[in-house]
Amino acid sequence: MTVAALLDLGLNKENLLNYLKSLNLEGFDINIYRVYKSSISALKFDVILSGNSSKIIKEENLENSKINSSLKLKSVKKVHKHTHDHRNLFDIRKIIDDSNLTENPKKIAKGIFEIIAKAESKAHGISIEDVHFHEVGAVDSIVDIVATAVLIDELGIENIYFSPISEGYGTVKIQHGILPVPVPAVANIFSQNDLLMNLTDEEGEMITPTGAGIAAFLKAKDEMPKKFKIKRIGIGAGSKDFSRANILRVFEIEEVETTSTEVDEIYLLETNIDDSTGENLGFVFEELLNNGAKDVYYTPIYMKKNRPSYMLSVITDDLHKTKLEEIIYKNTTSIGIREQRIKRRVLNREKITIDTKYGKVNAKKIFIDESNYRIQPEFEDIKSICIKENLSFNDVYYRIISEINS
Ligand SMILES: O=C([S-])c1cc(C(=O)S)c[n+]([C@@H]2O[C@H](COP(=O)(O)O)[C@@H](O)[C@H]2O)c1
Ligand code: NI
Repeated sequence: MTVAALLDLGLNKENLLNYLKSLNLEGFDINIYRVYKSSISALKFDVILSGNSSKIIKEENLENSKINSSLKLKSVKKVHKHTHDHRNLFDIRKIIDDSNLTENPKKIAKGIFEIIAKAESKAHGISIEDVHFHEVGAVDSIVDIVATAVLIDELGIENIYFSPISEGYGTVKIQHGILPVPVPAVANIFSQNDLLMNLTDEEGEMITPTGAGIAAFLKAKDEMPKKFKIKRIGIGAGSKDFSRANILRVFEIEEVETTSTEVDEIYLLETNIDDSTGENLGFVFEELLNNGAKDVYYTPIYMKKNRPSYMLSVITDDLHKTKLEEIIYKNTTSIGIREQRIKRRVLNREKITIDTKYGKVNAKKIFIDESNYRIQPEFEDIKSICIKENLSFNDVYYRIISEINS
């Protein structure tokens, strides 16, 4: 579904197929065609396990797609029963390393397999090295994962966001028996990688370990930008039919970093700490910022029993609140956190790039009102220039500001 959705964005199919051929895997055909899922036109990407030749790339037209898709699926199931390759992580890494893929897609593909291996290792109670992939080790999963890696690399995007991933309920029959949905490997991937699941009222497996592994590796952030332009849309079709459209949508978006004049709702978490060390407090500060806090700060306070102490304040959104509270409890001596839902109003801003004596510098254009704005160069860019040019912060900062104003 991921490969189909990415291809449907308009990415280069020929390029992808050439890379897949370079995997030197025998015995698969690829079929790319359009289908309808709940009346929505979507692209389908099938890896058909066949004899010993790896080629034949067909595209069906939209009119024939319904019939074709069901025929194809039957053939996938039938051949799958007889193809049960067992490979371990080492074998898979070698297949990827020996291919013509460039470094980044190799890294992505190996990273996805590692996530799946970790989850399987927990499910079966064995070490990662001992995990012998079954379904996921078969040719189709290698192709799905490598194709995803190639297309993501081609897309060259900055961040990937996932909305909570839908899952059904019930059981699924695999070679080893009947497993509950979500299957153990999927549940482990979600728990080990902080993925968000959306349990639906549909019966059946909606997300496989391969799909979950892809999402876990690619996910950079949980929180979607509030405002964005949708540049391209790709729709990938799944094999099953549910009452809701079994599709995966990919939006290529361009973030418009303007905050509305509407009031934004956030949380202020506070706790007074009189018995943690400076090391504890420094550590938790970084942890909170690295795990989604919008801001973290300390206020020196004077507490009961004449104790000089600190109040820890954390600004967060709803999505990260529970995780941040866990971090505070885990890393400090706090035994209680106050919570306030607060409103904030922020100035409109836009991300821009400015040409300066030192090259391109990222900046924010901050609108004070409809006709007035100021430009604020990004600190990290100024810092890099200072280090590179061996200059002081003030030298670089004021030079850039005077260039902006001239
Ligand atoms: O064969 C094994 S060991 C196996 C384990 C698990 C666990 O969750 S553990 C799940 N599955 C099922 O295999 C199919 C194919 O998954 P892909 O990720 O290869 O597409 C799927 O139904 C899994 O639930 C197999
Ligand atoms: Ni098996």
